[in-house]
Amino acid sequence: MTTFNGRSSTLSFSPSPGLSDGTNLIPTSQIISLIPSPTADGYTLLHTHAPESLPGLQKTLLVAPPAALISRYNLSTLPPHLDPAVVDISVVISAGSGTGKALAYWSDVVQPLLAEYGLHEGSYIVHTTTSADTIHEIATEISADGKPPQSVILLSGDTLLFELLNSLKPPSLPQRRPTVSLLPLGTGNALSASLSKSSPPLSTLLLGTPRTLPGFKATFSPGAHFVLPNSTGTKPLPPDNALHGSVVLSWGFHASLVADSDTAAYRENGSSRFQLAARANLLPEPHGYKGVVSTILPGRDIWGALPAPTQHFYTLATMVSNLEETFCISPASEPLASTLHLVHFPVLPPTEVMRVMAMAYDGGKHVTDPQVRYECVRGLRVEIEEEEERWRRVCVDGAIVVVPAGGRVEVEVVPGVVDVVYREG
Ligand SMILES: Nc1ncnc2c1ncn2[C@@H]1O[C@H](COP(=O)(O)OP(=O)(O)OP(=O)(O)O)[C@@H](O)[C@H]1O
Repeated sequence: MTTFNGRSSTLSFSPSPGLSDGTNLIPTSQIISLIPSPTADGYTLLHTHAPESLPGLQKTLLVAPPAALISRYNLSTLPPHLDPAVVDISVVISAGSGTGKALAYWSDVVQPLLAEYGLHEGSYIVHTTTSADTIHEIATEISADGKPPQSVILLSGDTLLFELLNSLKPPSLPQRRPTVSLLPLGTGNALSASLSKSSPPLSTLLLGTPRTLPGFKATFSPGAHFVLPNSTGTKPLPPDNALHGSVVLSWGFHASLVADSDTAAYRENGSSRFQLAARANLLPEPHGYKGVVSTILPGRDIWGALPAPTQHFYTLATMVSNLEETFCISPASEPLASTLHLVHFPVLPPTEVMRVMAMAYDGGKHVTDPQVRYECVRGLRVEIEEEEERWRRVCVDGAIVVVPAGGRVEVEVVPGVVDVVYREG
């Protein structure tokens, strides 16, 4: 007897005789899909286990599962974005993403999952990143003229997607946008955390459909440049000094802690690296970031500078609700909506900063705090008046750009350049 309530967080089942033993509970976050098996009324449930228990793809046979389970998860043939007769499929494994688990996740979970549906190597090309330039080479290849529609499965963090967005040649027609499936293996996984609240990423990969991924364009003053992780060097921006993002642009505390935490030592701590770097950034006292922050509000055409203060601490514009699974920076941001939200607060005592941050980890309650400015904006401009380079760092989707002294960055929402596979709740 199997019971399933789509709204509950677990599938509970007592397997039919001879199929398995004991009573099991499978959280819906671990369910991927159902494949009808050749026997009457029989289905194979594909699912995962919590990483700390059994690794890899799991299969459980079910007899006569409830209709609600079948209608939500049944999949007998692959969707067009995974059909090699319709699209060229590339798998990109960001070898060093997060805590370095992407390769094992591919071979233990994703590869066997695709094989269950008859998709084997040869039907797709696997690229494992070997340098910071790998994604640029892949992007150049898949956006070359005359190619069939392209489908890319990314096992990575947000930064690799950002690099893909900025390396693709603009498509001649909107319908030629590549389709991207996100399997989050990075540190924050903001985009995936914001899009997969109702459907876990593996289930979305199989059962979702492509939708336009909204984006923003950030235009920097000439002379702005990337700084590479671990302070290993710099890299120029594209000739037009513009970058495409889909997640976040920030200046101040958030950008500093993302930049400071991008070292091998911090990365060993997984997503805690942000909190550890946050604490370090509050000592000996929070820095008041000097500059002018201006916005254009929806329906308006003129820029307006934020009223006092002139020393800012947290200045962040985002298109997503969550920067991590539990860090809800913009509760009003809907999945795939073309909206930009500003989160801003002035320099505060360290205990106040920690209190505001804790509210963000508590479902996004910080936006109700009187010290926090939270609003939907059409555009954001930051003119930075800092001498020292470390206070001029801007975070764009995890990448760090240094703005020249006296320089600025301006952000606006633009049409998306890729589709992303998404599944409604
Ligand atoms: N073998 C490699 N050598 C050097 N750099 C690499 C290599 N593989 C990937 N990279 C680079 O490392 C970064 C990895 O980004 P990715 O988004 O996948 O993970 P992450 O940075 O851990 O995630 P997050 O963006 O959530 O922090 C990218 O800039 C990518 O180009």
